[in-house]
This record gives sequence, structure tokens and C-alpha cells, in this order.
Amino acid sequence: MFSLFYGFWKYMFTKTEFHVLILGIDKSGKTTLLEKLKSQYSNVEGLPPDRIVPTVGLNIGRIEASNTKLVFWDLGGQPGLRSIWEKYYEEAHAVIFVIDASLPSRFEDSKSALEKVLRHEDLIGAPLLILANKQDLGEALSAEELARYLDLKKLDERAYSYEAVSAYDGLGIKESVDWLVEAMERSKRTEMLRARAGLANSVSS
Ligand SMILES: Nc1nc2c(ncn2[C@@H]2O[C@H](COP(=O)(O)OP(=O)(O)OP(=O)(O)O)[C@@H](O)[C@H]2O)c(=O)[nH]1
Ligand SMILES: [Mg+2]
Repeated sequence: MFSLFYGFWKYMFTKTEFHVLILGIDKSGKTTLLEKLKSQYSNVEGLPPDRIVPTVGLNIGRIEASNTKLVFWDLGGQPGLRSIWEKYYEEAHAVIFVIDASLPSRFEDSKSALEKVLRHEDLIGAPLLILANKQDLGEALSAEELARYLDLKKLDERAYSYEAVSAYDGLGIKESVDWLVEAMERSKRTEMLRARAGLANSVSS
């Protein structure tokens, strides 16, 4: 009985830690973004772009923003690595999908990878933030132009937004984090994940 109360107490009062998955095809700028997030929001100085290599495993970054703890999971986007993404879906509160907005030749690949992510049932209700990255390059499409190109269907049931960013100079990163925190706090999926964690705690203690 005590453990049930303990589980409930923890559910009510523990500060939520949000898990945010950073997805996108290879070279879209996910790891560069993660390092920029660390530089802007934590005491850890993120790696400079010239020290970042293509991701094969998992990079993790922890930050605090708006009095909330965020844990970012950055995975590799090369075609052979994308099958790993779904192993993280169940535990994710939200998804960031990064697109190189300066490279139209890879938009089709991004669109189909994103559509596959959205179809997966383990991600139902997860807020989605689509980033039009590399805005520091003159040829980059704006967030609105990218949205028009992607023309995603079946987004209505989930909270989503587009943001123009540059992982190099930090443009749009604060707006992105603010949107994510608010969307996750309001999300039914967060309630579901919290309840599940509370239940797991009460069973294990
Ligand atoms: N100009 C510009 N280049 C960027 C930006 N973000 C990333 N890049 C460059 O894009 C390339 C790929 O960046 P990564 O961060 O390694 O890309 P990734 O999405 O993590 O790639 P994978 O780990 O292979 O999936 C690198 O040469 C980066 O320096 C940006 O905002 N502007
Ligand atoms: Mg990477």
C-alpha cells in the first residue's frame, strides 16, 4: 500500500524530465544543433562544428530551460541507421525533426523519413517541431516555404510547429525550446508518460 502512495506522491511532485528525440536524415545538422543547445543552455561548452563527426550511436544532451529539465537524444540519420530510431519512440515526449533547408535535392528523402516517423504508433500524440536548419546560408528555404513543400497530412491531431533555425549562429533556437516546453507541458502524451512512470515506480519500490 505504501508503495502505491509513494508512486502517486512521486507522480505528483517530481519535476518532470522531458525526453526529446532529435531526428532527421544524415547531414541535416542534428548534432551541431545539440551542441549549440548545450552551449546556450548549460554550463557545458558544446563542441564546435569542425569537431563534429557523423553520428553512429547516440548523443545525449541535458539542459534546463523554463525551470524544466530536458534530455535530448540525437541519433544518426544515415539510411542504415534509421531503423534504430524507433527503439526510442516509446519514451519520447516530443520529436524535433531537422531538415537542411538549403539542400532541395534531399527534401524528398527528408519528407519520406518524416512521414514514416509520423506513422509509427509508439509516437502517437508526440508534439513535433520541424526545423528548417542552415538559415545562415542564403539559399535556405524559409520555414513557411518548407512547410508548403512537405505538405504533411494527418498532422492535425498533434501539436506541431515549424521554425527557421541555424545551428551555427543560434537563430531560432530559443523560440524552438520555448515552443517545445509549452507543447510538452500541455500534451496528453506527457500525462500518459508520467502516469506510466508513476505506476512503474510504485510497482518497483
Ligand atoms: N551552414 C551551416 N552548416 C551546418 C549547420 N548545421 C550543421 N551544419 C553542417 O552540416 C554538416 C552536418 O552536420 P551534423 O550536425 O553532423 O549533421 P547530423 O544531422 O548530425 O548528421 P548525422 O549524424 O550523419 O545524422 C556539418 O558539416 C555541419 O557543420 C548550420 O546551421 N549551418
Ligand atoms: Mg549527428
